[in-house]
Amino acid sequence: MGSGSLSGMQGGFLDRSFFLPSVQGWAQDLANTFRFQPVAMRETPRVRQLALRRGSAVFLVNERLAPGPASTSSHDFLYDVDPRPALGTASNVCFEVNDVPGLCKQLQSWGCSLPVPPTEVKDDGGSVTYGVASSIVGNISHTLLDRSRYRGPFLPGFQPIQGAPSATGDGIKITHFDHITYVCPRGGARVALDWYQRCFGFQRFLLNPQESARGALAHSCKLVFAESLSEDGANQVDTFLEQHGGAGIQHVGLCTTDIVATTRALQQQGARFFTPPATYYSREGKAEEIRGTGQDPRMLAELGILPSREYLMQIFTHPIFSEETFFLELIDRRGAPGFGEGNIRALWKAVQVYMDQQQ
Ligand SMILES: O=C(O)C(=O)Cc1ccc(O)cc1
Repeated sequence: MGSGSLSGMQGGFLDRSFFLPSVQGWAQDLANTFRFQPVAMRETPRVRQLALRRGSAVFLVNERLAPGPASTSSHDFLYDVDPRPALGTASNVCFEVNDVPGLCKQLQSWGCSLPVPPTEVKDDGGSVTYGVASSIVGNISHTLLDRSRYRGPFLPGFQPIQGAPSATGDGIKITHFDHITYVCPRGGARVALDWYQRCFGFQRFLLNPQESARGALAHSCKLVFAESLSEDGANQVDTFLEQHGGAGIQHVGLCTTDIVATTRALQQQGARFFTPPATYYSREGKAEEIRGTGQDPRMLAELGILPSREYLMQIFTHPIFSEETFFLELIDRRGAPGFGEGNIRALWKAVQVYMDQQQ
């Protein structure tokens, strides 16, 4: 079985995040399968950008409609750089900040590359300022955005989408982004952690729940850095590096207030999840442990939800692009601040079983 190493951080100013994968069809999946609501769109002869929202979680999906010359195409996508991927990737995380020019200047003085310098965009609703900085991890970039002077529904340059179906009453309870997990090359997580601490003021938190500052993590999106430690067996981390062609964003944890109802509803829409072998739930003491957290072991086993001793529950979707790269997670914290160490081991086992079946 594979094993992994994780480190985490918490951002003080990080308020909302979005990602910009560039694969056609994914917007439909997000809307139809995961029930994110299309809220705003921007279309030019060459690109389409679609914003989809559920709770406070917003994804921005970039699609290239026509090939453009490389020299001018980098400005086609508003609020982002074009990673020009040959594959499915989620490559940008947006941080809302107060002082875009100040932060950009600071980042540059530390040697960070800034593909888009501070830029103002306006429409009838007001104006926003943004810049884009390259991360030191893989193909990741960060849009730094100040929308405090903007009153419109999304961002300047985007048209609101009217008459989107209501997201209430469908059983899906997703509130916000809980965390974003990066895959780093072996030995690279420590360097990445230091970089985010220095450049963006993220604070380290420990994954062991006994040691973490309880309550301090509430509602701020965390970054998790994963690297593989073992050579043996298929695991999501090594597979990601191989199929993504290097480090990048591996998954995003969507916070849910009811993981059982949400998993069931998403399964009915066709979402596919990794489920651990049935023996995981029938192991000695496991059922008792689950009951001790107030859950029904049979229900969790039926859906494939991973419970942890810390009350936390998680479930991971299959990768959503054709490559085994980016995927989503549902996480129901019930007040638990950390991550389920045992869950990750169970997940790696489930992935290995799945990959063995694929061969
Ligand atoms: O538990 C989580 O949500 C994590 O973010 C940890 C993690 C890291 C790498 C994986 O392949 C799966 C899970």
